[in-house]
Amino acid sequence: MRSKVTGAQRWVVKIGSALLTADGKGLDRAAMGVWVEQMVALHEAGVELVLVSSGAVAAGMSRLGWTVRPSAMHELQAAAAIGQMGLVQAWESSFAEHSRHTAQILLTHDDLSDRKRYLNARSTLRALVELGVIPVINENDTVVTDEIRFGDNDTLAALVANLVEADLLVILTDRDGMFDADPRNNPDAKMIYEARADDPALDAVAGGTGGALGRGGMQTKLRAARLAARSGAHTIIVGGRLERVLDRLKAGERLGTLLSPERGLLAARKQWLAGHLQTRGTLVLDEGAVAALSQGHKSLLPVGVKAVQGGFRRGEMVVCVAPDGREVARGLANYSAAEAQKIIGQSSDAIVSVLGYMAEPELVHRDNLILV
Ligand SMILES: Nc1ncnc2c1ncn2[C@@H]1O[C@H](COP(=O)(O)OP(=O)(O)O)[C@@H](O)[C@H]1O
Ligand SMILES: N[C@@H](CCC(=O)OP(=O)(O)O)C(=O)O
Repeated sequence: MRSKVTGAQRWVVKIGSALLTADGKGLDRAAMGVWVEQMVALHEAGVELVLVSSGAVAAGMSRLGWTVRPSAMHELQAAAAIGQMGLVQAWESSFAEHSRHTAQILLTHDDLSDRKRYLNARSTLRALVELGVIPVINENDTVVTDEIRFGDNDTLAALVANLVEADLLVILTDRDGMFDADPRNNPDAKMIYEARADDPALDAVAGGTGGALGRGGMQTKLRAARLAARSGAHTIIVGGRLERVLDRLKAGERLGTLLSPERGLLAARKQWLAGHLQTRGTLVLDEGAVAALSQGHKSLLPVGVKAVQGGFRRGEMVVCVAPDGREVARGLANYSAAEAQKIIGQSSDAIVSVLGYMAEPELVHRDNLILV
């Protein structure tokens, strides 16, 4: 019996392209219908649901009669624009058979990394969930550019789990769960039923640097579980083709791989930081500052910083690294890179005389700092 699953009140369910499109052959409406029935049953049992659905590119390709995935960005984006229509139509009509409304939400990285947009997306999603509507989320493929793509919907689903403070992220995939080696190359591979998301042993299992483990499909799922864990969510990686998979999970059956968070819910602001993927610069700390942050959970003062790299502005995200380059934290800088350059190595009392004003005595306040 898995009490963390059976007791979860808010689920984010992510369904990947391969599952949704019957391995690329158009949308698998029959499979979608069966998942919808189960999601409706969950909904009736009081579970709040958010669906993250891939499949726009694959569905668009199938509508256009393309058999080979294009590599040109504009063709991919065109396929996604065409396919997204069919995708949401299929979800909408399937949920409508059970008198449930759906809502389409297309997100880009900027929507989740900009504080204002993040808060907006959060309150809209919350409003939809409270109205009993099932949000259907995908990446806004037609407008994103290379640098800001989530790249895969596992990451997007994890950031959505942070956004709505979900208890559970369910990643439906084409394998029964995460195995201790890629099952395609290792027929004896055994499934992992439970693990802590932060267990470093999982890195090797999910691909690591070996390169022998195929598409690395589990790597993005493991990363997603770790991101989701930061806001306290459990993640299940499980076979989407297993019969009545969602019903059985809700009933407490030990299916798939359950990855648990190492600690409880972080403050909402810190969740936002955790999901804030784009950083604008780097601060190189001295050993004393590394210890103050890592062990003392203190703020970062200018005196403990040895070097400033990048061109960040006040309020932007920076990476804090140890003298050997190891990342120790990320956080929002209280000063721009140019200002930081002038005040590093000095006591906070000197800030006014150096800059002519003082915003804050800390370079990064501990409330805006997330340890890595
Ligand atoms: N340790 C592992 N356990 C299970 N599957 C693995 C593992 N390492 C790599 N994989 C591969 O990951 C694939 C799933 O990822 P992916 O193709 O990205 O799916 P999706 O479209 O559902 O996101 C599996 O088909 C499997 O071959
Ligand atoms: N946003 C894209 C999906 C991105 C993607 O590859 O996702 P996935 O199949 O879940 O790894 C689409 O709808 O086609």
